[in-house]
Amino acid sequence: MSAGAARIQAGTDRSEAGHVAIRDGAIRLGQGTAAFDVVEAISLDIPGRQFVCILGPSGCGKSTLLGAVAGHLALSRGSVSLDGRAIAGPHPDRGIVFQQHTLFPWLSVTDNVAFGLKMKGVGRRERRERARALLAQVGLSDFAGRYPAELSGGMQQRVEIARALINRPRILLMDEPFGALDAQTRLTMQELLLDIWTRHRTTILFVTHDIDEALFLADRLLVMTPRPGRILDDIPLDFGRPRDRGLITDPRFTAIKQRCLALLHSDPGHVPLARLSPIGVPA
Ligand SMILES: Nc1ncnc2c1ncn2[C@@H]1O[C@H](COP(=O)(O)OP(=O)(O)OP(=O)(O)O)[C@@H](O)[C@H]1O
Repeated sequence: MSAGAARIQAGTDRSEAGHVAIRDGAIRLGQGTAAFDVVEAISLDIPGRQFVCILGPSGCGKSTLLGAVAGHLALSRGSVSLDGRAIAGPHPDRGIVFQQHTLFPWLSVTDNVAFGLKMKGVGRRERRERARALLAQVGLSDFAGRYPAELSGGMQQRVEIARALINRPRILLMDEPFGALDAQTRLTMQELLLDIWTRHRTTILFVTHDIDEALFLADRLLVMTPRPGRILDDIPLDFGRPRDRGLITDPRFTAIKQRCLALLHSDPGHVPLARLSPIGVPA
């Protein structure tokens, strides 16, 4: 076996890292007669470095599915693995960014970003150097000594991204990370995320309600059914990169957007129309 093949087999080759495999995954929540299936029959392969968005009606189990990949909850049937290893609990090789920040209010921006390294026993000097480098990448060098409460929502999310990346994760799990931001900040954050992803090239699994956001960001779009959530459609987004905002008027973009709207409208009772992006949504 070549050295490269051995590294891949050992899961240590970063260029091949971040492959998620789900086989016939189902998640059942609740107890006794109150138990219900949240997602079912999920079979997926997400190759390393792919940027995947998940779109689906409210309550269809998107966050729950992300939680299973994070290791926060177990599948009730099937299997989920990262680079061939079964996911059995949370691990720093899976970075998570939620809609609301989870920063420690008593720590400075630098110490929040460096926190994961401190937990790993990395020395103070290296922690601060790596935190500074990441803060520069997310455009927050001038805010390194500030505290979370002194930052805007967009800046807090930048810190969250830096904090997740400092552990050099194989995958970033992002649950509506820009959902609470105003429209302009959201667009800026999308561009920042693509820039960061180009540098770090982790796999990204990104939940959103915004079709435009999904189409602008992802290599691939998974559309889910209402609960119990299944994969209704798996759409490649071959728009090329780098992405440009002009993409929104590209006929291929519009065609896929129409397809997504039709899929989501196939069960009107479950479509969170108010939460879809208003840009170009047909009447
Ligand atoms: N810990 C829990 N216990 C019981 N029910 C739960 C739990 N977590 C989620 N649920 C329920 O599971 C279903 C799926 O929730 P989930 O948050 O995964 O959906 P979602 O697609 O992410 O929704 P949204 O788009 O509104 O955020 C919902 O009906 C929710 O109320």
